Amino acid sequence: MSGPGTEASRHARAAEEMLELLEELAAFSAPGEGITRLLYTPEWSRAQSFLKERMETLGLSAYADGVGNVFGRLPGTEEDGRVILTGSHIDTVVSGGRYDGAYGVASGIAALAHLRRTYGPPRRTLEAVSFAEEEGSRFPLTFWGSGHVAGRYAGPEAAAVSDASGIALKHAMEDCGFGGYSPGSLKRSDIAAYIELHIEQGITLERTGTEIGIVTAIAGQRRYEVRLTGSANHAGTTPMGLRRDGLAGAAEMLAHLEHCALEAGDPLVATAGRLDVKPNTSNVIPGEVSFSLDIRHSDEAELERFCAAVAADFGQIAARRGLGLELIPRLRAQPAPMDAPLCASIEAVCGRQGRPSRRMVSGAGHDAQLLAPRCRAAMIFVPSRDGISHSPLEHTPPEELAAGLDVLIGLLYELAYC
Ligand SMILES: NC(=O)NC(NC(N)=O)C(=O)[O-]
Ligand SMILES: [Zn+2]
Ligand SMILES: [Zn+2]
Repeated sequence: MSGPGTEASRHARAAEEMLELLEELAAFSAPGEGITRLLYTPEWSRAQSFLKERMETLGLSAYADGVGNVFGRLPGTEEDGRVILTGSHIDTVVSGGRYDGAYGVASGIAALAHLRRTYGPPRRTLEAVSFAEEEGSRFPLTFWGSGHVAGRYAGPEAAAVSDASGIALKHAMEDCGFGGYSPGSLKRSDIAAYIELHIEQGITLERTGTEIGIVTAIAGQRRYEVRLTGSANHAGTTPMGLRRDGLAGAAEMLAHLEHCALEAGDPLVATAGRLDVKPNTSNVIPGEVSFSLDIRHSDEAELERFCAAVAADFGQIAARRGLGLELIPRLRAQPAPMDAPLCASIEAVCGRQGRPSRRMVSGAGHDAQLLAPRCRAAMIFVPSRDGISHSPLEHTPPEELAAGLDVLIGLLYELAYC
């Protein structure tokens, strides 16, 4: 028998390439703890250029699209215009780790290089991708890369949002040499399948001693910015009964949110991760407060019901306190089931390679979620040590990273060569 499923040891060179790419990518970071590679920053730009060059060196034909997604193409011999795409995102959260996103990008490139070297051109076209942005860490939009490919964004959104220092997304993008595209033109209808390899970012695989997670669905997400307007006034001269205190209002809302989320129970999760207080000084009643909301559930109807109830309750709290309230939607990502036949194929590859696997739901959002309504999509997870991610402590041992790459190679071989 031949083929990658039975010859995992053949992938040693690919694993080395993947680990080397991860090491090299880690150098593209803003100063500070861990890895910080935010969209359209110099370190982001250099990382994408580096990947593009490396793709070329490894025999892929590389190109970038209008928002800076970078692709490496391995054309198929039976060119039918359809593409099997694999990869993940290049951006990180602030002070993130080395693996979230970067692992899927490095593995996609190493897998295609390996397949080309070992088997020559595939029957069906393969592409590796490094998506521009997924995390929503610099601008209040998420999935900026895959969102364009999936037709979720068309372009004009870039003029409407700015980063914390007031730089418009549109200008940041243009400064990096991107953005000159007509609205909607980056949407791709040629993608037949999208496979994303990623760290689990949870503790399930480690706890159960499982090498490979097969994602059956990705939870839905809603993100909002909540803005409260009260009145700033003197902390010593304003009686308690006459105050319109934005921060006291926010505190009541957040305590209520936590109570409701606990009552709703798993898998509902609700988080307010960012709080801005103005003027943020000890002897002034806070007149303007804003905070972020991130609410998730794997069932769309439950998610919708919870968000509507929270919005109504926030309205009542604001009205009682005489506060102005704005609830600005920032993200609406539906729960995304992964392709069942692809899940079965991944399971079969794991079986052939003798790797324990289990099916699981992802609470974290992924580019695959955006692609899933457009094409067959699947995700392969490897363990995250102590379940930690979005942290400099993010870690997966090399042999576990290599195991995920083996499975990816096995699946791509089946999809593109058989
Ligand atoms: N895999 C992730 O860390 N994704 C994160 N980012 C998005 N956009 O979902 C998240 O918050 O879950
Ligand atoms: Zn992440
Ligand atoms: Zn990620």
